[in-house]
Amino acid sequence: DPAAQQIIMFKQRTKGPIGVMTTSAGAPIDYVDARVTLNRRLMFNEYFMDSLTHLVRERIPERLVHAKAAGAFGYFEVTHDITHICSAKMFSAIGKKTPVAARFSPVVVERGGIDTSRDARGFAVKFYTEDGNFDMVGFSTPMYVYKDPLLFTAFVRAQKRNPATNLIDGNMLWDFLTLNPESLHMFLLVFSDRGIPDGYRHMPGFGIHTFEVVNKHGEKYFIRFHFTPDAGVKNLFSEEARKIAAVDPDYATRDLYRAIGSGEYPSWSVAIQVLTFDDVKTAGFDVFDVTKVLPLDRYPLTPVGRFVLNKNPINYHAEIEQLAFNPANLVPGILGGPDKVFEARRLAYRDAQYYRLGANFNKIPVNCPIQSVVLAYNRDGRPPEKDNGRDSPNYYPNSFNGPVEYKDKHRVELLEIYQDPPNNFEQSAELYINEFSKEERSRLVENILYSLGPVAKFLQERAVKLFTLIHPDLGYRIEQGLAANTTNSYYELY
Ligand code: HEM
Repeated sequence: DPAAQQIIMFKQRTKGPIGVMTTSAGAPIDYVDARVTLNRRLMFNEYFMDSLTHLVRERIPERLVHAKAAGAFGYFEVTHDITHICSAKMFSAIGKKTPVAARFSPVVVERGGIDTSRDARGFAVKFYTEDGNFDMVGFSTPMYVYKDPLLFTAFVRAQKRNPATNLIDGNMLWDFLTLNPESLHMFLLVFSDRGIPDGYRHMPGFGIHTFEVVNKHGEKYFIRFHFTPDAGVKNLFSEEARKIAAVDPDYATRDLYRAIGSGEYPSWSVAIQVLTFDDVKTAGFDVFDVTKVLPLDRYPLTPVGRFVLNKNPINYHAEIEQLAFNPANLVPGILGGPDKVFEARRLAYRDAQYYRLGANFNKIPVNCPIQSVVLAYNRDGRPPEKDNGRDSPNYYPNSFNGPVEYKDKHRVELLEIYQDPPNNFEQSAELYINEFSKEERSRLVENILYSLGPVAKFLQERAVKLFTLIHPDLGYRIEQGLAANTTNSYYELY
């Protein structure tokens, strides 16, 4: 078991000690002598000074959301030609491989929390392309919570701890959900069987936003990314998940590490839904609305490639904790999403990473483009600065052979769109009636009741009204369940 045996395998791999231990400044440590601390000055004990002062500085801020995660490395391989849709170099030829880093993470779970919690999951992939990094920062659900980016702070706080009690508080969550009913579309999935993936290897991923892309002639297309696990989608029922949580809160992290370490490389088939400009105009609904899905019968999947994870991190903190995803990391050919949530995300991640990792977060090795050369005019700041641009000019334009501009042959502007207030109840009803089986609908109701049971009556009433609007059967069953009051969950949000 590579996860349980990692340190033993390290010993087996190395013939003996890998060297003499030193201080951070490289001075060799006479440990036997350093251990004589009584009646000697600790100030002069460099081992003590170096290790103690480093230890208290070891923590960096955990991510505000998506704090707990597992990650790995691998490649994306093109299996089908989509150059007529998108000119990004990573799609340029069948068989072409692009290195990737991936990070999977529940949304609200704190860093030491439980992997089998009911929650959506982040599905973030960094493609190290020849034109710089392209980050697809998606979810395990094909839709998102709201389309008004102003709701981000409320959404996060409502699910985090109550400021007075320091407890997770169902009243706050249900207040948010019922004040912002568009969130119920995604939350129907979260409360359904799909709310607790059975490890990350069996979890699908979605880019959610409808990305604007261009082909080499400068023609626009609009695509949504889908990643489908080749090992099949598998989820856990609530009971199973709770049992696992009691014995192994790191279940999904362990499973991913173990699988990759044993050579069972997880893989996903990558496909896109494709819309033309005309499709966008004639869709009859806002195809850029992240709270909605694009119906698969109208916009079927076009296969693109395969995404394989075949390498565990060597050092979690260096390679996964410090991974910095940003939806604004786009490459020629992929213009991004024209919607407001995407626009907000362009600021949010950068800002979070300045705070979390510092001004030079893109110079942390795992964030460096590895297939292209960086010739930015930025200089200095807190380390790591790498070579800091060496002796080349640090301003642009200049007359001294600094890096020159790139000429985009088919410059295309990101579309500017006008968005209506969200309205996804039709899709929520569709999900409830047509996508969930009879048994799944019953489990959905049970899971909702488990979370909604202990909250304030007025919030329950608001929820029943909204569930009734989605579908009378759903509203009725929730109402009846609440009246029977058979459920109680004070410890978990959902
Ligand atoms: C379609 C909508 C969204 C999706 C799919 C999404 C997905 C994700 C994922 C996967 C991560 C974890 C990245 C990692 O592994 O490091 C993340 C982190 C984060 N998200 Fe989002 N998110 C969405 C919307 C938003 C919005 C609207 C905002 C703010 C306006 C936001 C702000 C953040 C922040 C601040 C982080 C932490 C970044 C860090 O500390 O490095 N997200 N999101």
